[in-house]
Amino acid sequence: MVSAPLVGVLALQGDVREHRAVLEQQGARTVAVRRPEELAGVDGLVLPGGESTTIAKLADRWGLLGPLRAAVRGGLPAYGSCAGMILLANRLLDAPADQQTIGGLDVVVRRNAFGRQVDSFESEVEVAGLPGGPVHAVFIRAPWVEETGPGVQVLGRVSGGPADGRIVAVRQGDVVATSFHPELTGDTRMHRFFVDLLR
Ligand SMILES: NC(=O)CC[C@H](N)C(=O)O
Repeated sequence: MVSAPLVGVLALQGDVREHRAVLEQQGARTVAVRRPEELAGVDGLVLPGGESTTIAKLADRWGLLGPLRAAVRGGLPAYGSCAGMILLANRLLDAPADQQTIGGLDVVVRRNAFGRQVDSFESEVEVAGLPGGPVHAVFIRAPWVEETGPGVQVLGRVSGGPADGRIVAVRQGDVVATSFHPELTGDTRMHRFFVDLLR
């Protein structure tokens, strides 16, 4: 039982500060992860929203991709929002052929899936396991989950509009991902859910 779990937040690019602030509000301690050594001793890992191609390239250049893969495959709980979801996917669509991922989630994720007209939008998404009504979800050039493997639980789907029914929140064991950015809305339930997994 860890009352104040230590969460490593991958800090190469993206909305690192926002994730750290919400995690700390939930009673977690956080550490910015830019080097493999900084993964030592973390109880969980958060992969922020940002630009997944940039984050993956920087992670590769800094020698972090291998250690991140090993950590997630080895059972380190992880939560990814938006670009973070892309980084956790085992397979990508609409990505550069050489785009690498950390993997760990048995899903096919389509990048920038919602298309130009709805580049960014907001919607209410019911997320399984989060009490208190739907999450106000902010999508920014967001991916969606196109296919899920047998071990993957769908936690939430878009309801209504052109993307009706699209999967935007998933979980496989202790690996969780959302297409949207709860770190930007003041709704702390997604982070609470993740921090509770680590306790
Ligand atoms: N808000 C985001 O994280 C956008 C993700 C971005 N479109 C990507 O492919 O990485």
